[in-house]
Parts: sequence; structure tokens; C-alpha cells
Amino acid sequence: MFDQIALYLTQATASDFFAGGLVLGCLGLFLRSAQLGLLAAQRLLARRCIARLTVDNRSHAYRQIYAWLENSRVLAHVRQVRVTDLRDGRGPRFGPEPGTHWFRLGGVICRFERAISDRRQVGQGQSSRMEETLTLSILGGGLATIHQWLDQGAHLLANAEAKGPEVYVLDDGYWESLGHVSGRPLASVITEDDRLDLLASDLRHFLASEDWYLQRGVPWRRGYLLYGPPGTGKSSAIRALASELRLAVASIDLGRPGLTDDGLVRAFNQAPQRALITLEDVDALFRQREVGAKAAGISFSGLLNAIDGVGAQEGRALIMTTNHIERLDPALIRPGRADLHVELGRVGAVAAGRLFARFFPNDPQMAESFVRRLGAARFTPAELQGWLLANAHDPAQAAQAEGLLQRALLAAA
Ligand SMILES: Nc1ncnc2c1ncn2[C@@H]1O[C@H](COP(=O)(O)OP(=O)(O)OP(=O)(O)O)[C@@H](O)[C@H]1O
Repeated sequence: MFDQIALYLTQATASDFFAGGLVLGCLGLFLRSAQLGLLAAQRLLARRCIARLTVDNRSHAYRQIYAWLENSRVLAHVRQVRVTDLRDGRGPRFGPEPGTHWFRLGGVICRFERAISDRRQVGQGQSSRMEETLTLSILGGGLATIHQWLDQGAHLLANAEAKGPEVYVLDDGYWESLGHVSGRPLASVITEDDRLDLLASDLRHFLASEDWYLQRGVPWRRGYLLYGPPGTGKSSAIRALASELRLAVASIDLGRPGLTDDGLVRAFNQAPQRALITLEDVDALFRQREVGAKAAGISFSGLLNAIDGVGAQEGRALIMTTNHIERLDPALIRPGRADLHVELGRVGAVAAGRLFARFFPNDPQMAESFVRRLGAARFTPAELQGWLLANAHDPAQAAQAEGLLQRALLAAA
């Protein structure tokens, strides 16, 4: 038996064809083993020497790492960029193009991969986005470096939030963040009494009262109406309230072409978390309710339905503003839709004196003389601010209030 096998092998190896095949087979085996060995070594190296972070745009860590990327010099080295936001009024914002980017930072080599899914979405409805994954790999660095970057990102976000409220606008069916605007103290919005403080504490109480509403079976929603002539601080009050209560501002332009009743309902339901939804100048669109009346793509009943229809978001605070409360349909501003109406009007000398003191904190006597000069005249805070700005370098001239009073006389004539 063995003799037969040996004979067979001797005859076979004598054949060039068989010998060549054997050599090729051994070479293939060797190459495959080498390849597997290399892969194993690569995996071992990766496990031991590469720290990696993968985040997707559902997580808060994604925002942290993106904030860190934007702030670090990494993006300056990326050659393939994509404009991610053209609508924040501060010029285009660049982000790295999907794909792989290499960079060196603090002596370590890093790889940054950005992948945007063309099928999977995160979020729902208006706030949905394509799923996006960021993977950061550090060659020769440890997880400590990644933690450090995340901490730095968290710090940057916290600073941005401390700076002021984040503003969202409804744009083509999506809530688009315009970034953070500078904050405004509530006290910087001048009124004749403490009505804005009362509004702020009402809102604060509302936000903290989910259980109270739940137990009583009352929808956890609250609406506010700010009304008064132009330049009395309605928009300023919204920004100040959002700053004070650390809320975002989600603004809906009801006249925006393309906005429909259904789109408005979805926008209300999908508004960003902890945001004040604002509808400014509501009188401009619907002066009187008419059956079937439409403004742009929105009907009056569509607006009412979005504000408090079935499925309207819980925990929602809405602020509407108008220059002409008398033109508004009572249905729009009844309790349940606008629970608290706050007038912001012209102010008299005492409130004007407070504004003066904000401009010229070192001149209390000038402020007193300004108050005396104004007497019983009344002004919109925007008029007062205009006057004080025009005389910002001359408090004595500002306190004389001559031009201001003349204008008031002309307006009254
Ligand atoms: N009550 C106020 N206290 C301090 N500043 C004010 C006040 N009202 C208005 N101003 C100043 O006047 C300018 C216009 O204010 P704002 O846009 O808030 O008024 P508005 O009532 O919303 O006006 P409009 O109805 O025309 O939109 C801002 O620069 C703001 O700082």
C-alpha cells in the first residue's frame, strides 16, 4: 500500500505540471497565512494603540464632539468641506465632507470619519434628519484624550448656552437652529411696573407644574399674548424671558410661503424641547375671522387647531405678539390659547429715568434731571433708546431731552 503511494508520488513529482501546482499551492497558503497574520497584528495594534469614539447625531456627545471640532483647529486642515448652514445670518458654516480625514493634533495622528446615511433617519417629522455618524480614531492616544475632547465640547456648549438662548426658525418644514444669540436680562426691558417679572414667574411655575396639570386632567400648555405699539419691547421681552429661564426660542413666521395647516400642526408638535414657540405680529395675518379665511397657506381654523387641537404638544409655552390687540379675533386669544395678556406700552418719566440710568450709570443726578424734563410726556422705549444712543457721548445733552420732547410735541400736533 505504502509502496504504491510512494510510487504514485514519485511519478507525479516527475511531472512538471504537478510540481508547478504544488509550488503555487504552497505559495498561496503562505500568502494567505501572512495576510491573516497581518490582519491579526493590525487588530491587536488597533486594540492596543488606537482609541476610538463613535457617536451618532441622536446623542448629546455628538453635539459635544462637533462643538469641539469646530472650535479646535482640526477643521482648518480639512480640505473637503460641506456647507452645513447658510441661514444663520452669519455667513456659511462649514463642516467636513462625509468621508475620511486625517489630521495631527498635539503630537498624535487622528482619523476623523463622517458618514451620513442616505436611508436611515433620526427624529421624527419636522425635526428628523438623516442619521449621521462621526468616528474619531487616535493613533497612539488613549481614551483620556477623547474624554478630554468631549469635556471641552461640553464646556463650549455650556458657554454657548450661557451666552443666550438658541433660536430656531421653521424653514421648509424643518426646525433650523440659527445658533445662540446673546442673552438679555429681564431688567433691561423697561416697563412701568413689575409685569414682566410676573410673566416670568408665571412661565417658570408653568414649566415646573407638569404633575399639577396631569392630576387635574388639564392639558399642560400655556399661552401668552404680548401687545402694545411698535418699539415697546415685545420681541425684547421674548429674548429676555428665554434668557432668564434658559429656554430656546422657536419662531414661526405664519406668512412664510409653503406653510400649510398640516405643516403648522406638525411644527407645533415637533418643536424643539424647552423652547418658547413664538408667533409674532399675529394681527398681520388674521384680523378678523372669516369662514374659510386664508393667509398664505394657513387658515384661521388651522391656526387654532395647531395651538390647541388634539395632539398639540404637552409642556408647550406659546407667546404671540401683536401691535393691535383690538384687531384680533377673540377666539385666538381666549384662555387656553392665550392665558395671560400683557400690555407693553409707552412709558412715563420714571421708567424713562431707569433706562437713562442703564445708559449712564455714573450720572444719577443727570437721570433725575432727565426725569424732571420729561414731565408727563410718554414715549415708546424704542424712542427713548434712540435718543439716548444719539447722545451716548454727552449725558448732559441727553438729560436736556430737547430733541426728544420736540418730537413728542410734533407727534401730538
Ligand atoms: N421696554 C423696553 N425696554 C428696553 N428697551 C426697549 C424696550 N422696548 C423696546 N426697546 C428697544 O427698542 C428696540 C425695538 O424693540 P422690540 O423689537 O423689542 O420692540 P417690539 O415691541 O417688538 O417692536 P415691533 O412691534 O415693531 O416688533 C430694541 O432695540 C429694544 O432694545
